[in-house]
Amino acid sequence: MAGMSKNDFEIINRRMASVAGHLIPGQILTRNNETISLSGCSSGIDDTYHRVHGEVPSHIPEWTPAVDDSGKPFIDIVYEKAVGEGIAKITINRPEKRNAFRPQTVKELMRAFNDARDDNSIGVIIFTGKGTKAFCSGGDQSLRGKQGYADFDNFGRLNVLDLQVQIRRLPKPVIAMVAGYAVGGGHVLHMVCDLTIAADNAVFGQTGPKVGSFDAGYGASIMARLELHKNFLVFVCKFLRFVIFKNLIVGVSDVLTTSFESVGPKRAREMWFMARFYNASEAEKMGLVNIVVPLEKLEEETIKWCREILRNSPMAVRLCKSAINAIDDGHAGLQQIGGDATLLFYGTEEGTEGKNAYLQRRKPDFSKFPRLP
Ligand SMILES: CC(C)(COP(=O)(O)OP(=O)(O)OC[C@H]1O[C@@H](n2cnc3c(N)ncnc32)[C@H](O)[C@@H]1OP(=O)(O)O)[C@@H](O)C(=O)NCCC(=O)NCCSC(=O)c1cc(O)c2ccccc2c1O
Repeated sequence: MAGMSKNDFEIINRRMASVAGHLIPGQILTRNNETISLSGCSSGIDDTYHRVHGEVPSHIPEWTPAVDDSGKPFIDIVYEKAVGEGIAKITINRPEKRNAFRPQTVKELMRAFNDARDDNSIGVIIFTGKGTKAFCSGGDQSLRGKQGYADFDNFGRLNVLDLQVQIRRLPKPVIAMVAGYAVGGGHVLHMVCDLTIAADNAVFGQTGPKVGSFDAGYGASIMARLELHKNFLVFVCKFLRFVIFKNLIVGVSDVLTTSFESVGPKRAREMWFMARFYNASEAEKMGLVNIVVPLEKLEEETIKWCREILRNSPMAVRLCKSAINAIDDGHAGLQQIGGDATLLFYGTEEGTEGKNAYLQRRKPDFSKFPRLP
């Protein structure tokens, strides 16, 4: 590029490599224009950020059982918190039923998610299923009646819908850690989570139409919208690599073969009309999951992602979650991001002046605050 020194070019190269690494999960372009696998993290990268922050540790934390305010025991789930770290783990514990949920399971999950939300030492929540055969196989069909799922009551419920909304609105990242089947209502649960880390034995799909059910709420809408944005970003990064690094051979072929595969409306219809199952790598290509790792590395990798998120500004992460959900969640989405704006405004001098004036029975003096262009 005209007028640029070798040094300028190296700086741009390094910065672009770093940005590309943030935008393309799991890989990064090095100074030498080589792509290296990050496995979701920072290993081997020599830039200022990584020198300051160091590697993200991947050891499994010490888990301690957690309770909520009710003091009631959990029967269908296991609720744990990592000792000394801001990570909570919520596990559906019905492996003999492939972690199918019943109303009781959902009630307990809602209690645990609520507790993790309220606990300000917790910054990220892992949602998973016991064992390696299933994350969750959806509603317990043996309890399905004419009004929904009934366990201890003589009427049915579809209370998993409330859980979906709760996860979506929870102002902290929720990561689905999926081994084995995530199908039916279990598939919808992983989709409403913010991120999904899948083991290589994971299987995804909707089963509703096979068993006379469907989830026409988030189950349909979120799936149809999944990951179009990510694929666009991947394309932009590859294009920039091609333009800036003049990496003609890899660049041209890469750009031309960028896969725009994503769930999108056509795939969403396929998944719902056909009710087929998809393996982990197919799900990754469709943008249904963030990364696929060997089963034995699943928890390690998930913990690494949690720790990497925990290094970042909680308020920025919170705003990113509400901003990404806002458009799809309509008024509820606007309310969430609007509430975040109020939360931030309360922390300002201008907001505080209004409250103080009211409490001190005087007119507020807003004249000192700028009316910014
Ligand atoms: C998940 C499977 C593909 C696993 O197959 P696999 O061969 O590995 O295991 P088995 O089939 O032998 O299962 C072992 C054991 O678990 C029982 N089990 C598994 N899943 C369920 C289940 N969902 N409900 C009840 N029981 C289950 C199974 O019967 C076996 O028990 P044994 O006693 O015989 O050992 C496969 O199991 C499978 O396809 N499961 C069913 C998946 C399914 O159709 N789920 C329901 C979809 S509908 C739904 O989830 C749903 C729930 C909601 O709350 C909604 C609310 C609002 C709108 C829509 C909703 C909705 O659609």
